[in-house]
Amino acid sequence: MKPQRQRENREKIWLALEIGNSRLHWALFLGETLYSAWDTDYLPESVIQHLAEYQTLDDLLEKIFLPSQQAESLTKTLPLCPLLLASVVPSQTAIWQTYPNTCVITLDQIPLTGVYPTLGIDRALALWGAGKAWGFPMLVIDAGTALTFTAADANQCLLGGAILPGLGLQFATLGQKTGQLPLVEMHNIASLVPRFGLNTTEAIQSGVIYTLIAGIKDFIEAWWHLCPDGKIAIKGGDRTLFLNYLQALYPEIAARLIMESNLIFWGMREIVINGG
Ligand SMILES: Nc1ncnc2c1ncn2[C@@H]1O[C@H](COP(=O)(O)OP(=O)(O)O)[C@@H](O)[C@H]1O
Ligand SMILES: CC(C)(COP(=O)(O)O)[C@@H](O)C(=O)NCCC(=O)O
Ligand SMILES: [K+]
Repeated sequence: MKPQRQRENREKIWLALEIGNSRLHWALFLGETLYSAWDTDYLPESVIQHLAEYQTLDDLLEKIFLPSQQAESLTKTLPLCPLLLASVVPSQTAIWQTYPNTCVITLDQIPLTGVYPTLGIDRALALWGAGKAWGFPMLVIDAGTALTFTAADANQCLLGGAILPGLGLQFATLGQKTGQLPLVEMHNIASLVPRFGLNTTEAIQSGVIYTLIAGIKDFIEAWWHLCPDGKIAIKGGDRTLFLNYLQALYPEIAARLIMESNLIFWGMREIVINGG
């Protein structure tokens, strides 16, 4: 415990928060080192409004649900821990700005060129983080609430991308917008579902999953056509499921994918450390 304490005294402690459309993604940094990363649900506004009152980082972390055993050695540190925020949910951005030490990341802080003004900050940061870690050209696939593809060329210039409803959203839409289709749960789809379903649930699972995988494969092939040595990184809550399916159906594609849940935090770290 002691070396950890000494280290934390030397290095600046800061929190990174990415607000997605389903949940919050957190990272605790000691200087340049990502100490811990975790996900939580959205927090009640009343909790957020009182976060600044906590005197120790432990108290604060308890409120934002960092699994307590990991935070054991981080007691009695600075009040008002800096919070670096990247959000694609404007109503949530507004609530989190009530915490006094919040710094909101904006597109102009990311040195990618060729971006358009409404590009999602999560897409830009993940692309920047991935490119800085593994090199450009880079394609990032984000298997989140939405499924997104975002690419940059060797000159770190945005090539563009695509946005479609993600896995959970596709099941939810069918369940909510039809008269007699059930809401299909996400469990039981980790291993290959039958291609030709013999009941309604199997038919929905097959339709959604196999067309999503076919779409991902098609975008990847188009990407390699454009940039034969282009790298691909995949992130987001459904990344493991998609990777498992790709491994089973198209192992040569799966073998070239970099799976990394923390791409956005690598992007944020670049901005904190190098100003981009
Ligand atoms: N505990 C969880 N809560 C919510 N979504 C989850 C969870 N675990 C896996 N997922 C999957 O993650 C997807 C959302 O991805 P995520 O990257 O968390 O979204 P976002 O960044 O858009 O908030 C959902 O489609 C869901 O299938
Ligand atoms: C496409 C997104 C909704 C993805 O959000 P997520 O699924 O990760 O919560 C988000 O990046 C966004 O709101 N983008 C703005 C539009 C654009 O990127 O062109
Ligand atoms: K995201």
